[in-house]
Amino acid sequence: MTVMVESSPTKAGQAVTTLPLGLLVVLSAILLTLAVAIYRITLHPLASFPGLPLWAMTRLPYAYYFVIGRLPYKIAKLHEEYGPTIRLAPGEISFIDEEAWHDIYVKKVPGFGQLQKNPTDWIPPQSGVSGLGPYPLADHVHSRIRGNFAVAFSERSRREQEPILLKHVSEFILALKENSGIPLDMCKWYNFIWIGNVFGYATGAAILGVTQNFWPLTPLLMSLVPKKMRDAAEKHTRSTEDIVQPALKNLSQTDGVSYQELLETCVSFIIGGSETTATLLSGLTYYLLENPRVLAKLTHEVRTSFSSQEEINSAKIPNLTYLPAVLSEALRLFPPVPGHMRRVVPSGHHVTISGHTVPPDTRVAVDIYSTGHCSHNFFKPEEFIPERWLADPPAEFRNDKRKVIQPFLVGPRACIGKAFAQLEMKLVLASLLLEFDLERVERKDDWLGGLKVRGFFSKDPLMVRLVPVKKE
Ligand code: HEM
Repeated sequence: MTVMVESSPTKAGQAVTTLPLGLLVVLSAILLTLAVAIYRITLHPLASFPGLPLWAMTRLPYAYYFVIGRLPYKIAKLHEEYGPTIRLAPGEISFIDEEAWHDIYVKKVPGFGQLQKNPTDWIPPQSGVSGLGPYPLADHVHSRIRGNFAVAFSERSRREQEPILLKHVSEFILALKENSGIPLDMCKWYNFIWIGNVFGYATGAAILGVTQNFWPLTPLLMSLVPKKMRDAAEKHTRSTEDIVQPALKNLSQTDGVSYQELLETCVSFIIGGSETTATLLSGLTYYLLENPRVLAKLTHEVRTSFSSQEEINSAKIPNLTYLPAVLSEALRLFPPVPGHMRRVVPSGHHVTISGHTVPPDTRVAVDIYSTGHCSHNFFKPEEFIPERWLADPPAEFRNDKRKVIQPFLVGPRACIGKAFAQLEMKLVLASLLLEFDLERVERKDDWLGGLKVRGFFSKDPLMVRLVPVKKE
């Protein structure tokens, strides 16, 4: 609404027409915005950090690139242009060097502790209770929950769980054989492996959890559950070899996890565990098809190391040298979690990150996608060259900063499933190349270049024809 202010006579008797109130408000808002923007690029404590002035003035360009799904690509370009430390928004700094990993995600601030996640970056779970996963948790709550799941991810547990994993890999290969010769969308196929795996676990856990929640009615409720599901839950409680079992034993005990924490963590296992490994395997398949030399070399290593799929297991996989190099190169170029896991510098504290003094309340992160795509860290960064990861890499790659590649994060909040995921991806890849020749089904557009990112890569179909290998 525009309010007209009456004309008022001056001493000289002339009438001065004052501005409509609405216009005054708009003008003041514009002036204030301009003043804030100018402050942010001149006097603001982060003003000396390099970057595009518009990004330092307002978060709008950041939001724009996020909405159109191109944010990681844009941030990588900004790092390439402005260096390993850049200002990404008025109150945010992005890093891509090795030291920053330690300074942000591992080091403790004296008198405060670890840098924390920002609660407003995440929509909390509907239940209001968080488990392991992206949502912020106080250190003591996080370490209690994580402690309950840590046993399930130990080396020993992984060996016990391996038969389950191998069973799912061989079922996956069998299903692919039944569909060989026709174009398959490998992105979808890779998602099936882990989904099948985790749902098996989660069903047992959920049944048991729900009924225990209503103790002393548990026996009655269990009798209402269909026999097939009851047997699954029963088998689940007897087994020691899955990722939920150890936490389930301590359900609702002091220092154990609550039912809701268990469920929320299972959600992270399902989403975090399936989407990530499937994304990596999809990207890797694309890179292999684009680089026939690498595909041929890797296929040769797999087929000279194993003569049947039954031989492929965690004891033999470490004998391969090219396979882990290929996986590392794919994680460098196509990290399944390509964003920046922000932390906040606590109020009243300055911290040193990569030699820079960063003021209180600043958001800081290492940008995972940019670490692998910038020439500050790698020679020929956009090329898929697994040889750079070998124990004795070619001379031109000796200065590559391999330790900046941390797709699973570092520190106490790093991925709990790292070793599990790496084993799973190696088993799948080795089995696939042992059994099939991969043929690209031609596409007109560039699969990789068109992918949008909003948290995860949203993957377009990656059509591949699998030709079974003829065995003598
Ligand atoms: C290539 C595969 C994977 C990648 C790249 C990956 C990456 C990550 C990253 C970057 C984080 C930190 C997220 C944050 O700080 O918000 C994380 C956390 C987590 N990941 Fe993974 N992940 C992978 C596979 C898996 C698998 C297979 C599982 C389950 C079996 C899993 C379970 C989790 C859980 C539960 C957390 C939260 C840990 C905590 O809060 O302490 N991830 N992952």
